[in-house]
Amino acid sequence: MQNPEWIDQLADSGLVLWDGFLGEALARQVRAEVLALFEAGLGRPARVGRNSGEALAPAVRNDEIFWLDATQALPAGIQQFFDRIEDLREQLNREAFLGLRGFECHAARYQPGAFYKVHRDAFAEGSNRVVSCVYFLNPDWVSQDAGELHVLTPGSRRIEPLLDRLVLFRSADILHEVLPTNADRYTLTGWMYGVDEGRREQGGILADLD
Ligand SMILES: O=C(O)CCC(=O)C(=O)O
Ligand SMILES: [Fe+2]
Repeated sequence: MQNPEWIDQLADSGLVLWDGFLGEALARQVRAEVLALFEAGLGRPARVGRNSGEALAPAVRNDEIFWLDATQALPAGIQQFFDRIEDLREQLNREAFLGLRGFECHAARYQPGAFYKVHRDAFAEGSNRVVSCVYFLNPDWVSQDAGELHVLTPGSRRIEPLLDRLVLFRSADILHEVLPTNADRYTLTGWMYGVDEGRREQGGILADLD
């Protein structure tokens, strides 16, 4: 069977830009649900690092996040987002043998002045994040609002955080940053993860491309 186009793109360039991922009506519903989480005061300053190495680092990132627990009841629109991502994860496992075991996801709010400095979401060795998924929720974005997702590798590219746009990229390969925003900027950001031992042992297209 032919790989769907997006899987080929992820393999070839490391990044897929997918506009109209859920359709406008559902995207607006997801946005309203995410705004409600932050309006309810559930956002917490984002941290960097994992486990015992985790710390606040406002010079690196100063957004607020709320982790979404897929084992609990989620708002209906956000649940549909999770269901669609789950479809993609199953397709990747079927077509590209990535052995992706799950998906972790948080909502994020970048208020004016917020940013996230240049980073990778994973390191090739010892990391379990394989595919990063960023879903943008900003219907009225204009260029003065800034806050683009700036991808530095393989080529420099600024991605506007427009409503219903999904960006998928290989977590260990793509160097990126969130440029300072001038307006409230909302996203769902998540990671498909594999085994803790590191993806090089897993085989599949990502390992083949190194
Ligand atoms: O919001 C974005 O555009 C990307 C966020 C990001 O890079 C991250 O949370 O790791
Ligand atoms: Fe990132």
